[in-house]
Amino acid sequence: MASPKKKLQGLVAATITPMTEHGEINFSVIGRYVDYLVEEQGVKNVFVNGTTGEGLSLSISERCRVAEEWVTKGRNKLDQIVIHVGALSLKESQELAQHAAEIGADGIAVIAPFFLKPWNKDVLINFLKEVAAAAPALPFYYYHIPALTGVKIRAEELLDGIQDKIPSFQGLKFSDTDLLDFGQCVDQNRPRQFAFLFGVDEQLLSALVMGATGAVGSTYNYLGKKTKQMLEAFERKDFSSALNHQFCIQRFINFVVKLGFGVSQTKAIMTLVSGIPMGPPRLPLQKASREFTDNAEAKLKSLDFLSCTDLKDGNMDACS
Ligand SMILES: CC(=O)N[C@@H]([C@@H](O)[C@H](O)[C@H](O)CO)[C@@H](O)CC(=O)C(=O)O
Repeated sequence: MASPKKKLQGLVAATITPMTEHGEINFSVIGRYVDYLVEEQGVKNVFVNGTTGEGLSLSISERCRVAEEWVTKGRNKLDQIVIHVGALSLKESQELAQHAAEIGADGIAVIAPFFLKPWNKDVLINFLKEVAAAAPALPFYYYHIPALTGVKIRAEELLDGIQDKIPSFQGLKFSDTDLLDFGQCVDQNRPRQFAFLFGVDEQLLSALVMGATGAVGSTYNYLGKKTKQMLEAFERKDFSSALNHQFCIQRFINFVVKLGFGVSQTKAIMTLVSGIPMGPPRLPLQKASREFTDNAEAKLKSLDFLSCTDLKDGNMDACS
């Protein structure tokens, strides 16, 4: 059975894949990105090549190179680097899993294949099992994101007996708003010490109450410090402060969701806040508009998430 250095917990940034204006991956800024997460946001775990990282829009060799860069630049700085290796082709997924093991990643995660879909739990488990077997020493996480994969098999159902089939199974990344399903995953697996990583940032506090052991999300790239305050308040049972923090985070997310929020907008916000050029997304996504970035900036400032002194040279690239 895979034994992680330690359980994956706390905040995990779903990393962005920086790109040049010409749509090539901008590997040169990943070192700076690692330092920013650790030093400015206090986030020491990353989830690479997932939704936010446009993993499914990258070629296999690009995904390998991005994973390598994170592992190299994150060495002795980050606690855990989990690589998302899900793909439509089992062979490609296995190749990515093997590669993650070879480069010394700390874990792998896999979404359900979403074109020719598994139609029940057993079929999905069979697919995941074959991927996990390609890197048996690496902790394995199932990435549940039904709104994007269209695979609606309940996580609770999937987890039932999963370790008998996948001995390296270590946890669940749950990117869905069904707190009944999430709560039952926790409740029915209490003795098993799985990591329960919640993936809907605006609802994290509710998931903490349900037993989430950590969270993977896009906003922890730039709201990591703020979200940590909520985690700390929750930890010391100061629920009123925790709720205030969650409401404050919700005010921002609610605002950007109404403007239209996704990976493109995450890239623009992160460029603005960190000063690291994240570039445009890859097609079929479209670059966030200047109007979006201006509005997001004003909202960040009004919520005290960003002061003028935080704006570093080059941040305005996000607005061009
Ligand atoms: C659909 C989506 O992108 N969800 C985000 C959230 O962090 C999301 O951006 C946030 O909750 C705001 O809605 C993450 O769950 C995605 C994620 O972890 C990933 O990039 O793999």
